[in-house]
Amino acid sequence: MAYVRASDPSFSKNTSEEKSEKIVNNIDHYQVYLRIKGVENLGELYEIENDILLCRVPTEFQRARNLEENESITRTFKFSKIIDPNSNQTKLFDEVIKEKVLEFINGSNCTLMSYGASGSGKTFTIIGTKEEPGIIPRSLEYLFRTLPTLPEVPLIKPNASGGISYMTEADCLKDKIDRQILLSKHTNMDCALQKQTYEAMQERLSNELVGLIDLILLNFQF
Ligand SMILES: Nc1ncnc2c1ncn2[C@@H]1O[C@H](COP(=O)(O)OP(=O)(O)OP(=O)(O)O)[C@@H](O)[C@H]1O
Repeated sequence: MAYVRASDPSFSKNTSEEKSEKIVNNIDHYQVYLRIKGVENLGELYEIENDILLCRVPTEFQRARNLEENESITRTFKFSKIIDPNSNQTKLFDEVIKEKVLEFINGSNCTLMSYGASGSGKTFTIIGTKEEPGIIPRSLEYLFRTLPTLPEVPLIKPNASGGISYMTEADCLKDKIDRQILLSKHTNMDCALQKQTYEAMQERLSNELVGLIDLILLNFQF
């Protein structure tokens, strides 16, 4: 899972010190997180140490590479953060995503992408299930529960050329009416299953602390 702002766990035999330095230098650009799909035991092949994943190449592959019988190869991959394999969706959101949504509310652009082998858990992490909603439904809940609590609605909006346009109060009102028309059309569309799924996610999230309460907990200043 990559969040644009930090570092690249490039395939390398470098020492952890060298990698750490690289991370610090790139910290403002992108961040790369590792989520390992719910495993009880990483086994003998993997070990996690301070957000570094150590992968030991199995002996059979060492032979295939003409290495000595006992010569071991360990690859190190440094991540901005390795998420505890036992973390659930709530913990992942609270520890990694929530602050990005806050940054977004404060005007930073954010892009999140997930990357991994088929079946590794990209859809589960990003969208989730009714019972365990993922990043998108949680972020939307967070946004829509937080925005109404902000004292001022910004009089700006993105325009087609990638910049921002300043709006008058009348423009804002027109925008609001346009949005309501659009949303009412959407409700009439034949998307019962998606609607049902999203409502179930919302229901599930209604018991969780998001929005204003979190802002207070984080001592956020308006
Ligand atoms: N962290 C996790 N905990 C529990 N179950 C998980 C986790 N991650 C994924 N799964 C389960 O593993 C299965 C595969 O996950 P998912 O569909 O998200 O993979 P994917 O990376 O999106 O695959 P593809 O690229 O093939 O679409 C699903 O049944 C999902 O519920």
